[in-house]
Amino acid sequence: MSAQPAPTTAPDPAQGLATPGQGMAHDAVLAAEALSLGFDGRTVVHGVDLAFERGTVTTVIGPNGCGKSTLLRGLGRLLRPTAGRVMLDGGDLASVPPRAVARRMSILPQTPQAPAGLTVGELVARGRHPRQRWYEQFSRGDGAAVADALAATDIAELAAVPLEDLSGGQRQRAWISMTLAQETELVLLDEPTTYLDLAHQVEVLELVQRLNRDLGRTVIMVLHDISLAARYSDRIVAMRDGRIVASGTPAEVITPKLLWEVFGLKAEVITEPTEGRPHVVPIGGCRVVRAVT
Ligand SMILES: Nc1ncnc2c1ncn2[C@@H]1O[C@H](COP(=O)(O)OP(=O)(O)OP(=O)(O)O)[C@@H](O)[C@H]1O
Repeated sequence: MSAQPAPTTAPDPAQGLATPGQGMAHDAVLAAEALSLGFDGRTVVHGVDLAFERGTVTTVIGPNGCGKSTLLRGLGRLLRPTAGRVMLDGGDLASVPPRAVARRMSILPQTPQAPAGLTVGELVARGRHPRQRWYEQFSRGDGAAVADALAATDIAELAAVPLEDLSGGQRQRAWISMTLAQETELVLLDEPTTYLDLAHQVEVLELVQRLNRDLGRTVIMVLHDISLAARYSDRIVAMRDGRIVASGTPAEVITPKLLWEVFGLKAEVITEPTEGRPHVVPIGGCRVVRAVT
């Protein structure tokens, strides 16, 4: 498959994602082709076809344990496919050197780990590692990128504080800040709003929106709040049992029927007044959708 050229005009979000089985979208920067992922001989993600168009925000939704994080880890090359492949700019991601991958995409896992005693500033500076060579000092450009990332997540005043002394929400913002400092075109975020109060959730998602709109970053994230996902995404991918059930614009995907089929949730979907996006109103009565077994 040949490399995709950079777009000459702003991408049309409505053209963003191929539906399962349709292959790659026109300007897919990242794509899963018949991608299967699993652990210890057990398949968790089953033959997924998806294409993520350059310059769009896509959010993966689905019940606990359906394989969202596993899919994101596969897309970010933290997990090796058991079948199929991930394509970056039309080339097999498996054949791109790790450092080159880290210059193209940053990934924030669900439960990132850091060594004890590491300060916020040190953590965020680690985001610059893929951009530095072993013989180079931390440059002025690196310093500026770290300062920008700290400011964007509103934690500049915490730079000298060890991570373990932060609240859950502050720590989450520090990790997002590290991801930003990496300055990659592709940003993969697994539940970036975990631990955050509603104001900080909105703040993080507005930051994601700015990264996308102002800097042209392509964002793929996992969120549990479906209404926030609808509000801040161009495309929604709904998963259940390790398979893609639906993909498309928020209005196309987020319907009462889908919410029942995927989450076992009885809900109405209204249109929120500011941007006309779907908004989920649970109406009670649900069946719990079990994880993949
Ligand atoms: N490292 C692992 N080793 C073995 N099994 C795993 C591992 N990570 C995930 N799984 C299993 O894969 C399945 C899918 O997990 P995954 O974390 O991808 O789901 P998820 O949709 O992201 O869930 P949640 O919404 O709860 O975060 C689960 O059954 C889980 O137990």
